[in-house]
Amino acid sequence: MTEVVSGAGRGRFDNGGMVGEGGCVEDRPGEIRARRRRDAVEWDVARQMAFAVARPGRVVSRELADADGCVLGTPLVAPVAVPAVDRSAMDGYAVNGDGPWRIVGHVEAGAADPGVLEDGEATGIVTGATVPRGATSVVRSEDAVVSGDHLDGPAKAGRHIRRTGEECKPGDQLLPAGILVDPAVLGLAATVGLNRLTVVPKPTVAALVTGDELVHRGPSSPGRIRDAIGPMLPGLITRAGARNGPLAHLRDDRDALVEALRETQADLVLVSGSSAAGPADHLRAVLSDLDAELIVDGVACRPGHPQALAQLPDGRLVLGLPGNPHAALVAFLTLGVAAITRMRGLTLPALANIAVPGGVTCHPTNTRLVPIRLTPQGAVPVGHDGAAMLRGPAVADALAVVAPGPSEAIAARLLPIDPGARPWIL
Ligand SMILES: Nc1nc2c(c(=O)[nH]1)N[C@H]1C(S)=C(S)[C@@H](COP(=O)(O)OP(=O)(O)OC[C@H]3O[C@@H](n4cnc5c(N)ncnc54)[C@H](O)[C@@H]3O)O[C@H]1N2
Ligand code: MOO
Repeated sequence: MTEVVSGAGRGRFDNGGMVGEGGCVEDRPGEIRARRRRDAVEWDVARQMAFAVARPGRVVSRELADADGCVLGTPLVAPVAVPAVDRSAMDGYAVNGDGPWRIVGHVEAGAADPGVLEDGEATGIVTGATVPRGATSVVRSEDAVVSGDHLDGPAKAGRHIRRTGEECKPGDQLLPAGILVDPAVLGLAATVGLNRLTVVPKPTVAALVTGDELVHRGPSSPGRIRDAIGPMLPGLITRAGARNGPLAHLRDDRDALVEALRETQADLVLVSGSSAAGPADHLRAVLSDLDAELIVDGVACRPGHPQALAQLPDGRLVLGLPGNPHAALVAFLTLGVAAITRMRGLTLPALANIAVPGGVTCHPTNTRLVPIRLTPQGAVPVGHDGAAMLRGPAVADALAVVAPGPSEAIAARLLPIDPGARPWIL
């Protein structure tokens, strides 16, 4: 794991891009601040920094129905034995001893006390029903030869009986803390009789989509760009394991962004389209207005270079997504998913390696994120991968994380396009 040194690479942030290293600038009349332009951090380091700065939510008790997708905050310990009693694993006959036997009754699924079987006796039984005391095995109905009240068939001691405590005993730890609660975990919790789980709740992620030029219905036209980021975010947020907070559209206005960031209650606030150095790109100035601490100021990757992550004084995180839609997706999958992963109480997964049989040209200094399809031969680029294009990502399985280098990469790591996908192990 890349070490992230607390404080290193952080600092108060001003409207970058207009002055050089270590310069001073007047942002607003009478407001002079020292500023240092920082280098973009390496892609892997940026991801680790986003993970490191985020904080897991406080554990809460949740009804099972509300716990799917949360993370266990404490180990899951069985309060009872499972099975609670000896149960039949088959429909057929519970028998005592070797055959033949005399059939003396029938045990229904819900029978609380199935009674006692004496040597040489059998009783009809259904799968899951409690076996009578004294039963030594169960003969499956398809193996049973019945004549009147006489039964014959193969019997082997213990056969087709699920013994008390076979799955777990009281006090057994079934799962450690930190496990994702999925449907199987919910079923297991119910099996051992729990109604609630102690979990780290899902973080809430809100979004502010900025841009005077944006329209939200119909096509782009001269002077108008159809918002392609707003429609992506709710699905990305839920797939990343977070809850959707409000999504608002803002004009390119510094004061409006300050106000919106002050008011938006969420663990993480995404701000799109304000990340670069143009006259309408207010994010960094706004972060300064709000006394935010800059955590990541640009990432050495293509696309997604101007992405930024900051922390407001009250602990909320703000992620600046570049306006180019593919770059915004890359930024969410890089810094956003890393921060959300930590907030959820999970560890940041290592990314699988894969061959790139056709080779991909490396960027000399930046990590490239290239939309690819997974094939039996390895990762195959899908094309249409410009920073403003979503045509490539829309058909891709993953982004190939291509390390900087002088020539062609023949291997890369895989960042799933669907942040809810478990990382592949190849
Ligand atoms: N002088 C510089 N210019 C730019 C730099 C830079 O470093 N110096 N970086 C470039 C890169 S890389 C990117 S990415 C963009 C990031 O721009 P912003 O985050 O400030 O966003 P805008 O300038 O508002 O928009 C850029 C581009 O994307 C379109 N856009 C914005 N929001 C949306 C949306 N919701 N849906 C669809 N398209 C959107 C916008 O209309 C612009 O065409 O800056 C480069 N420039
Ligand atoms: O890197 Mo920008 O983020 O090219 O689109």
